[in-house]
Amino acid sequence: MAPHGPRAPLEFGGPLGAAALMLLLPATMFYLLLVARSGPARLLGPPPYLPGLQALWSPRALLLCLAWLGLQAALYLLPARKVAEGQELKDKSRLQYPINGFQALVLTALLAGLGVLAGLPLAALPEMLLPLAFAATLIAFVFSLLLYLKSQVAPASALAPGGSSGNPIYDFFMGRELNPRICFLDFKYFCELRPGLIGWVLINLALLVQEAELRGSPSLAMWLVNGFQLLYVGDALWHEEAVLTTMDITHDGFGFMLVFGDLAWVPFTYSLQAQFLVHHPQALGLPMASTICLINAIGYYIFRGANSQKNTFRKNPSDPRVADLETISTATGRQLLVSGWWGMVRHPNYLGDLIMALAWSLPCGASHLLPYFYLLYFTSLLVHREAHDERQCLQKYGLAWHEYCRRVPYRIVPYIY
Ligand SMILES: NC(=O)C1=CN([C@@H]2O[C@H](COP(=O)(O)OP(=O)(O)OC[C@H]3O[C@@H](n4cnc5c(N)ncnc54)[C@H](OP(=O)(O)O)[C@@H]3O)[C@@H](O)[C@H]2O)C=CC1
Ligand SMILES: CC(C)CCC[C@@H](C)[C@H]1CC=C2C3=C(CC[C@@]21C)[C@@]1(C)CC[C@H](O)C(C)(C)[C@@H]1CC3
Repeated sequence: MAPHGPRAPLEFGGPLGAAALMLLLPATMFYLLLVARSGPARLLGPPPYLPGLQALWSPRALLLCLAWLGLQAALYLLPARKVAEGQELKDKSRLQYPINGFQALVLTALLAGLGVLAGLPLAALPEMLLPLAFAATLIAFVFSLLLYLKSQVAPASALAPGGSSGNPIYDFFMGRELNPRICFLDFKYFCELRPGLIGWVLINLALLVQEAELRGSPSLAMWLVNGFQLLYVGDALWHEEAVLTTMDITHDGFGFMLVFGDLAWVPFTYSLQAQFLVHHPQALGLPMASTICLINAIGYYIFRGANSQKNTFRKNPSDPRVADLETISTATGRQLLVSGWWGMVRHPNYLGDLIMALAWSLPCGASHLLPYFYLLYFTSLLVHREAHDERQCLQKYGLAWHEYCRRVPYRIVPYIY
């Protein structure tokens, strides 16, 4: 079992590290937004210029962000095709979650289409990225503060294992409450999948339209980036129920790190390749485009195969699709897969995700490092996540986890790592 309360080891260097990250993460996001639109687009140089407050603060952008959150919350509250139960909580209860994320994506696309037909200038959105990102950051700070205050009246059984150190800065950053919600609106589940992910593909689409207006038609590179990332977001929402078993939902508190990650970092930095392409057009031949599509397809095949295999197995180990796989028994009664995808490396889903990340950058060419930022950041995120998960699995499964590591020695990349 994971350690609780004050005994939980502090991550990210404790309160000082958390305070530094609270400044560094938004600063990095603004830096990337500025660099992407600058001529040289140098990832490792000084920022091209420092925007004044008038370039960042816009009441219209704030209203737009709030309206976006309101729209996504309304779509979340619409009748769902299914209501799923989450993992068992400390008090033995299970929370309920609507499964209507894909429906929200489709309805948002319809609304956006209607808006464009009615004269909504979608291509103007990219010009507002800086003030929108600023507004999303402000919302993230205020929302995290409200969540922190709410957690002060939450029962001890509702707290996450890692966010109750007693230090307010650290706890504000990590999040104290595991599943903060008001009635049926579960804030963490909602934020992780809806406003940020759907916002990301909407920003991508707006960049595609802007490129078409600038150059007559969208480039092949822009189509690929849009297509790949839409597939990724569509897949996440189609398999929405699977997010209920990820460690963000089952283990982590909902504090500034995740709030900012979900609401600001994902839409504004994950769309960096499309932003780059508007300002730095790339000629992409068909052979190269086909190779990149193949790389994305391989990554997706591994990512989806591994995630679905584990989810199917965790739901019902005797399901015919997984019943023949080899397993190790653990003292908890749960089993670990040691063949199939999970016999290749210990995190095959991360491997697939990383291969896709490479395919998202390749359409941007090899002249700049900036479009590869996502791949670099994502590699470090997954290495950190993998180490975190290994510690948890070792605590949970003890000797059986050692046996799994002996049988499957590589973590993410076969024969390399
Ligand atoms: N695009 C992005 O920014 C991000 C994407 N991701 C993606 O999200 C997805 C989910 O990732 P994440 O939640 O980190 O981790 P995983 O989905 O890999 O879940 C890890 C858990 O799986 C179970 N498990 C591990 N090994 C086995 C095994 N051999 N057999 C059966 N169960 C096993 C354990 O939980 P238990 O035994 O309790 O079931 C373990 O804690 C990944 O595809 C990842 O790439 C993640 C972070 C960011
Ligand atoms: C701001 C920090 C640097 C880091 C914040 C991390 C978050 C951005 C990510 C933590 C886990 C995530 C997941 C997804 C998106 C990014 C965050 C929120 C995910 C929803 C992407 C789509 C996938 O299919 C998924 C498996 C559903 C992902 C779940 C984890």
